[in-house]
Amino acid sequence: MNMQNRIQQMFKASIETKQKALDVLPDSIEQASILMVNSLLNEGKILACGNGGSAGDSQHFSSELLNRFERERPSLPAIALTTDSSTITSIANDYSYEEIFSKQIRALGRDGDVLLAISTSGNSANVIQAIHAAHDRNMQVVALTGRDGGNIAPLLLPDDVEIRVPSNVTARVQEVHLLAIHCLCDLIDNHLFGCEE
Ligand SMILES: O=C(CO)[C@@H](O)[C@H](O)[C@H](O)[C@H](O)COP(=O)(O)O
Ligand SMILES: [Zn+2]
Repeated sequence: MNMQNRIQQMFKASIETKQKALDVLPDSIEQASILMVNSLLNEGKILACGNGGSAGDSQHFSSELLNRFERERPSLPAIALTTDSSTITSIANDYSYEEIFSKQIRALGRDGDVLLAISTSGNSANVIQAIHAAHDRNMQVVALTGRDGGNIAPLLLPDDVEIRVPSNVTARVQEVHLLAIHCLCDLIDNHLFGCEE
């Protein structure tokens, strides 16, 4: 297969995954946005975590809240737990890689905060530990997952929200995660700062 064909195939696969996601995700994205808005209205904040591309997604989300998304508005409180290399390397070195997010959540998480937990497989051990820590802190969880939800899906409580992308391909799942993150930012801004077309 030549390179042009490969590119066309990837675009088509991404479009197909987004089309399938459109059939199944809008309700859970709306629920997740309501949960986040309620937290923000009650002085809560959103902590975000994930590995690799999902670490980037965590930072993408937190920067859109802390700085701006598509309009001028006050900064909103969010922290990506993926950025402090001194904290992350020392936790991984002294304890375990599994605890790099959970230890930060035990320090920073408060009752009423929200954890945005991102894992395409639903199986990353450090994201699973993060969810346990969030529950211990009385935080609600929004989980962005894929495949069959992995080991994360059965961990979630009734008040949590799973946004599970219907694909088994990590890259395709990530592409929809980013779209879901932009939907969440749009819905949060619309709810807090008024409707924009
Ligand atoms: O971006 C990619 C692949 O597209 C990778 O960096 C990927 O995020 C990493 O392999 C992650 O460690 C995968 O973790 P997870 O999504 O299964 O939790
Ligand atoms: Zn990637």
